[in-house]
Amino acid sequence: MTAVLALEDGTVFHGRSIGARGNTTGEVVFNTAMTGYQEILTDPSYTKQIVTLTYPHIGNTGTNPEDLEAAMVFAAGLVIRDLPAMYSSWRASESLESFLERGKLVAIADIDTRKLTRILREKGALAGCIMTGEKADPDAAIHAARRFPGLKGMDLAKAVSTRRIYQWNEGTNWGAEIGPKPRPGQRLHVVAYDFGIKRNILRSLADKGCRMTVVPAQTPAQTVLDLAPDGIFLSNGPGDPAPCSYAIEAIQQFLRTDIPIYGICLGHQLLALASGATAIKMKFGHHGANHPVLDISSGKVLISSQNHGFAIDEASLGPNLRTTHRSLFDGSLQGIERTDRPAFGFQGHPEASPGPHDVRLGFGRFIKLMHERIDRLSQGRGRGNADNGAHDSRRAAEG
Ligand SMILES: NC(=O)CC[C@H](N)C(=O)O
Repeated sequence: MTAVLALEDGTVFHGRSIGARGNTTGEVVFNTAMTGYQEILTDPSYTKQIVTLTYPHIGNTGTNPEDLEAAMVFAAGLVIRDLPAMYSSWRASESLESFLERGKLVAIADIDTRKLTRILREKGALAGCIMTGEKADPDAAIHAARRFPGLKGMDLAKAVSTRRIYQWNEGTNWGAEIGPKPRPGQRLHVVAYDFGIKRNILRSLADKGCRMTVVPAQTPAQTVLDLAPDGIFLSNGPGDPAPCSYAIEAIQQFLRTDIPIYGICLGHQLLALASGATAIKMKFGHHGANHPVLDISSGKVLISSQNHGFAIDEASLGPNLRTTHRSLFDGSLQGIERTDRPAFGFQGHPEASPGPHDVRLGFGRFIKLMHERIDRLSQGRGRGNADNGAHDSRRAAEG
């Protein structure tokens, strides 16, 4: 079946439908990762985004149930160059085509993705529409693309978040290879805000000996403090961070305590906003698995996985925030830490999935901060368990 992809600037591409039938609109972005199409499509941060994969052969290794980052497909659409006629992997249980149909994802192949990417690089991310079927009308598709309102100002975190609180204990199948190891007999309790959380973040924390309580995006701060967390995690997620006032207010309350806070991607942006900084929409964002990032304190370069269209404006950081990482592609802000609290954030993806593991060190830093706080509390009171700490935090939050 044929399909068309139209952009808001009037460009039309003709291709072949390889997924669900129908129409889809969203912001068209390009991702340069050579692997990980399944993780990308199920990453909730891609909500309302049509993903173009620049690697030309997509689908070679089929799909499997283990590589899902969430229970369903979240991307709004998929654009690729070539779908191989056959797939092959010892882990595969299904073809990409059948996965797309089952996931109700509209997708188009046989597109000149190099030309499309050049347009997006020059003009910035554009709204687009994919329409499938012989009757798909390019003018109607352009019109639909132009009606897409854009992601700026869109609060999507609360729309994709879990509706109920749940526990998570499952680790990765490769284990925690670097950084501090769990202390024998001590399990750290992390309350993780789900703004669109990827499973591999939960797995990475479980590898480090954490038990996780995952809470909905709009959970009030006091409900979280009542769970007596050793640390609070702020997840990745779709959309613009600025309208997520419920999260920003909760984080401001946590920042009155001494509980360690770690934010990834949207969570990092929300931590910065809660500290008084501002976010900007990037031209075409960062979406890939080979982005070099400078760790300012060590001078080391970390190769990172990235997926964001907003960034924190470094010029807006107040004295309570310090820059820890910068992108070596465009100099944009990649990492922050609070100067007065055990709280830090990273713009890229320490959990990879897909991508390199250089930035996994961030999980170790979070564990270290939680251990340090537990030690401080046990020294201060002559008693040593995390619950004592939670009582202290609660008092601090009230004061
Ligand atoms: N992966 C993410 O958490 C993305 C954060 C935010 N939605 C952005 O595009 O910048």
